[in-house]
Amino acid sequence: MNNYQNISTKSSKSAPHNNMKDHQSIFVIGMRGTGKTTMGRWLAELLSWTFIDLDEMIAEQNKLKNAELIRRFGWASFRPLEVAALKEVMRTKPRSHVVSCGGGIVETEEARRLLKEWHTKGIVLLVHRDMTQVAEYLLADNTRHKLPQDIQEIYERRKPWYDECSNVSYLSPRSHDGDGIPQHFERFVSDMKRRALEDGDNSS
Ligand SMILES: Nc1ncnc2c1ncn2[C@@H]1O[C@H](COP(=O)(O)OP(=O)(O)OP(=O)(O)O)[C@@H](O)[C@H]1O
Ligand SMILES: O=C(O)C1=C[C@@H](O)[C@@H](O)[C@H](O)C1
Repeated sequence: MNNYQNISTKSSKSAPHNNMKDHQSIFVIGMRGTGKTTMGRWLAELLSWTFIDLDEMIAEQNKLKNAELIRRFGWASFRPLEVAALKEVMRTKPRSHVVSCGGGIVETEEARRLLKEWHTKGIVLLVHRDMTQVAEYLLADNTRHKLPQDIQEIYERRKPWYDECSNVSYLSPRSHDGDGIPQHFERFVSDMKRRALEDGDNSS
């Protein structure tokens, strides 16, 4: 799916909102820097669910920052840790959690399979933002380790995976003013909740 709308449910896939009323956890995916953590926290707050950051979970489990993990042991060692963390969260926290995944989660076939399988239960939300802005943000950020390729090239390669692994997408507007949750995002979440109730009513 190439054209993102502000609020988009991917019509070709099974009704993703079906189980939202059963509080099935929501997985948030998207490129590094698109706003997964920001939107994930907002979503958790609006739903009164618990937010989890998969990158932070991996760092805590391994008692090393991910940048250091990757520097010492390489990307090939990091990717299986991501899949293991994803599996663990799907098993142990299947309800009432919003889980922000690392940008590279879709790099691994097993993770893609798990995310696609989740569509039968609930929502995998793709957060999308203008890539020029994202690239500017990432270039200016010296706190995180660099990705091994040009950001645009990585995005082009991952784009089909992000699409196939998600069943709902959110295009984050250019900027958000103020400290609170923007109205645009609140509307998006209300719409998801409304559809969940409608889908639930229709399927019962
Ligand atoms: N729509 C937006 N407009 C402008 N800035 C934004 C927008 N969404 C997020 N940001 C900013 O972009 C930066 C990255 O956001 P965030 O950390 O939520 O992204 P992320 O996808 O979780 O990144 P990572 O994958 O590295 O953890 C933050 O400084 C955030 O405030
Ligand atoms: O885009 C990526 O490949 C990554 C994104 C981060 O969230 C981390 O998970 C790690 O740095 C890999």
